[in-house]
Amino acid sequence: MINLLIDKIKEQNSPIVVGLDPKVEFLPECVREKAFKDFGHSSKAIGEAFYEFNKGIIDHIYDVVPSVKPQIAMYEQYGIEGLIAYKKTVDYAKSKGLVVIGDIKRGDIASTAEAYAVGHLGQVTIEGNTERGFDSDFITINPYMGYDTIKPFLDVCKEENRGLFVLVKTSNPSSGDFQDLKVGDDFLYERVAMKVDEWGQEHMGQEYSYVGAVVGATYPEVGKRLRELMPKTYFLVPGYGAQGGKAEDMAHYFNKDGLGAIINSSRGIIAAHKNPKYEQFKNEGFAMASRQAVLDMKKELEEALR
Ligand SMILES: O=C(O)c1cc(=O)[nH]c(=O)n1[C@@H]1O[C@H](COP(=O)(O)O)[C@@H](O)[C@H]1O
Repeated sequence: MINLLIDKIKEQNSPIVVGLDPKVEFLPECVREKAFKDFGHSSKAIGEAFYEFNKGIIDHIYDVVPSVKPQIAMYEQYGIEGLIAYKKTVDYAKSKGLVVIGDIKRGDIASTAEAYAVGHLGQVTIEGNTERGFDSDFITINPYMGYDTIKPFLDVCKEENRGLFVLVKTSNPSSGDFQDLKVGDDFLYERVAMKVDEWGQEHMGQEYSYVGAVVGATYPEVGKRLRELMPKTYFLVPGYGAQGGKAEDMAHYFNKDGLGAIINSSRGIIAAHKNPKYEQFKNEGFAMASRQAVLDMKKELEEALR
């Protein structure tokens, strides 16, 4: 999957992930009102609306980005109807050839981690019959509990040819509370980076490992340091746009080969139709607004990485 992701990034010249993090306030009136009319003011209506919204966006971006990242919490808050929308979104994105990064941020003792891994990257066997739960290509995981909790994910990734993005330095304002603590002469995020690099050597693709790292766009100097420490690790870089990450800082996250990072934007793309800049695409044109926002982001990155 890391090879496929890289091939698609090269083919489209687009190191961009669109975050599918729907919220009711991001829904255009046409989608929201239709769902309420058909299903009442219910979680079923929200699930249907989220799926219709995502489907419209996917249809308008699948040829200009390699990947999408649905954030499971946005769906989970609506219970089973939300999770149905999550699953349908993952399946639809894959049917359009997109690489799906399931943003689930899991981590637990090994026996439980194995179940998460099987549910999101692998398959269950029921009396000889196999089924996939959520068919993502990559997932995000939290390494706080150590190697024995990572190993079940690595095992399923090897069997299934899938990958991980492990939190190393996150984009949020308090990420330094723990991640920037000193451990001997190193920062904790540096120690985690060295481990992620080591785990990745267990599962290498052609140029990069299947074990990627989450490195926030909001700390570019840290991005630069981590790039040196983990040359074979792909970076998932969230925090662009809405959280303050800027195009001119993104060069730090890439290797000399022009690869090594994929930049995520969620609200900046999916809620573009609410942005006065894309006013001509409002309401029914919501998905065109997302496409235009992707094309603008692509141009900004091209200029900054030149
Ligand atoms: O793992 C992530 O994707 C993630 C890690 C991180 O450090 N910061 C971060 O914002 N994210 C996710 O990236 C997305 C950012 O959304 P926007 O700020 O709307 O672009 C959300 O889905 C977050 O959950």
